[in-house]
Order: sequence, then C-alpha cells, then structure tokens
Amino acid sequence: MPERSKLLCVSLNPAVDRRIIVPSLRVGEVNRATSADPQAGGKAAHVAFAAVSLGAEVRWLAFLGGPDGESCRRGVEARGAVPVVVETAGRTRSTLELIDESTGAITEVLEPGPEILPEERDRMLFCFGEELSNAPVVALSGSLPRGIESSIYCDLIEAAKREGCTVLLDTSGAALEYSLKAQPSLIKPNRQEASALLCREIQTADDAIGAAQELRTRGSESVVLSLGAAGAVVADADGILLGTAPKLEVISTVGSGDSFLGGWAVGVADGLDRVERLRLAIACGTANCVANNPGVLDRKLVVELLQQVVIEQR
Ligand SMILES: Nc1ncnc2c1ncn2[C@@H]1O[C@H](COP(=O)(O)OP(=O)(O)O)[C@@H](O)[C@H]1O
Ligand SMILES: O=P(O)(O)OC[C@H]1O[C@](O)(COP(=O)(O)O)[C@@H](O)[C@@H]1O
Repeated sequence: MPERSKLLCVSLNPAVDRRIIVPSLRVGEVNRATSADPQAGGKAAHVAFAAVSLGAEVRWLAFLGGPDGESCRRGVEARGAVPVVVETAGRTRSTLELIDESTGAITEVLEPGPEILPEERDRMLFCFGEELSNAPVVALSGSLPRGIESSIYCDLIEAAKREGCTVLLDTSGAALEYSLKAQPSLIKPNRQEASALLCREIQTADDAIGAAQELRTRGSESVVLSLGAAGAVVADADGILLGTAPKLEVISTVGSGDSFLGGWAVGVADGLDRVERLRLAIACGTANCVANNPGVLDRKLVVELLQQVVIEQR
C-alpha cells in the first residue's frame, strides 16, 4: 500500500464556527434560523479536513481552551485528523457565518480569540518543534489570538525550514507582512488580502499576475493569489500559472481558500508538479463551495472537477 502523505496543520486561533441559515436576513429585527450548526473551525481545521478528504494523514496543532476548545478538539478528531493540543487559560473563540437564503449573501463575524500567556506561547513553540519530524509539509493558517506578537509565524517558519519542511502560510494583515521576513515556501493571499498588502486594487488577470510577482519579491519563495470564482494565479521560480475554476451553484465559499490550501499541501506532499498541484488546489477550493461543512470535500467531486480546471502558462 502506498504511504499516505503527512501534513501538519497549525491553528494559533482556532474557533467553533457557527453557520446559521435564515430565510431572509432583516438587519435590526428578530430573525429565526432554519438551521444552526456549530463545527470545529478556524482556517487550519478546514485545511486539515480537506487534506483528510483526499486521504492524507493529518496532525492538527492548536491552542485550545474552555468548552468550545474541547468541542473543537472532538470535532477535529471526529473528522479524522489527529488533534495535538496546547491548552490555554483563555477560552477558544467562536465565529458566526450568517447565510441569507433569499440572496445567498454571507455575513461573517469573527471574535478576536483568547489572550495567550507567555508560557502557553512557549509551549506551542516546543510542541511545534516536536511535531516537525513527522511532517514534511506544514500549513500555518489564520489570524493570531491576543497576546501573541506578529513575529510568531517567523519563529515557526524558521524552525520548520531548519528541519527541511515545506511551509505554507495563509494569514493576513500585519501577521502576513511580518512573516515574509522568514521567507515561507508559499503564501496564499486572496484578492482582498493581497490588495490590502499592496495598497492597490486587483481586478484583472494582469493585475493579479503583477500583484503575485510583486509579493514574491517581498520574501515568499512562491505566491498563490486566489481569485474566488475566477481561480488563482501562481508566481514562482518557474514563472506564472493562471488557473480557471469550474463553475457551479455555490452553497457557501467559506473555507474555499482553506480547501484550496489543503489540496495544494497534499499536492506538495505527493510530489505533484506545479501544474497538477494548482489543478488539485482549485478543484478542492471549488468542491468546497458545495460542501455542507467547510473543508469536508466529496473526493469523487474533486476528481470530476479536476478535468474542468483550465491551467495556462504565461
Ligand atoms: N464562486 C466560486 N466558484 C467556483 N470556485 C470558487 C468560487 N469561490 C471560490 N472558489 C474556489 O476556491 C478557491 C479559493 O477561493 P478564494 O475565495 O479566493 O479564497 P478565500 O476563501 O481565501 O477568500 C478559488 O481559487 C476557487 O478554486
Ligand atoms: O483566523 P481568521 O483569519 O480570523 O479566520 C477564521 C475564519 O476563517 C474561516 O475559516 C473562513 O476562511 P476562508 O478565508 O477560507 O473563507 C472561518 O470559517 C474561520 O473560522
């Protein structure tokens, strides 16, 4: 039997994600939900679920505290990833995803996360170091909780690179800007995140190519700029790839970027070339659009979508 690819997904700010569906959202009035579904979340959990859907062996390292922390741990385990927990005195946050069925509009509200104590931070660095020998590919995803300085991703990236791991980073704002100093193997901003970093609009494919190339000069070995329904652009040492996503009827795009990264990470671990890696990542991001839970992908659908992804070399 071929060995399963191994990944480590790291969540410094996990969450219980609450997806609430209302027939038609009325702001400022009482709304009654038709469905409410708390799930283990935060970006790294979705990356882990997507990779598990593709058959990978995944360990998920996270700060967790309080009852929501425990439900997150159980949720991750139930989905087939192995949770490795650094306990915190502060409680794990929750996030709200409000789906308005009448318009399809999605409103997200994200709590900031707990205050992390210095000794909890140190324990995370220690546990991360212990996990590295197990995982040739490491995905670091999401925002930072309070009490954690922007440089923590640099410490994690440097430690992982010293062990020869490929390090994929998906974060935003100051944490992303700061982390480029440590030269991650790949960053995956979406259009808004890249736009915020470069202080300019990204509208056309040429804008996206220019943005990915410029971000690469700031420190990351490769850049993937994901473009929602339009697909994604890759800038790396071999040039530019432009991938177009298949079209389908969307339930929710929450977690599509995470699923994209999960597909990319499995592609790296399985030794796929850059074209096939991008194809797999886009198919996973698109499959997530019809998943009932972020990251939990239908593998058969991923295989169908693979044939529909168009990749162009520029
Ligand atoms: N409306 C959509 N239709 C088809 N695929 C989509 C759609 N939205 C996202 N995707 C897929 O998910 C990937 C990541 O989406 P994106 O919205 O850029 O990420 P993020 O969730 O980080 O904002 C895209 O590259 C694409 O493959
Ligand atoms: O860590 P952050 O940046 O606050 O984001 C957390 C949230 O991101 C999400 O995973 C959605 O991510 P996407 O960008 O892939 O849609 C939420 O469901 C989640 O809990």
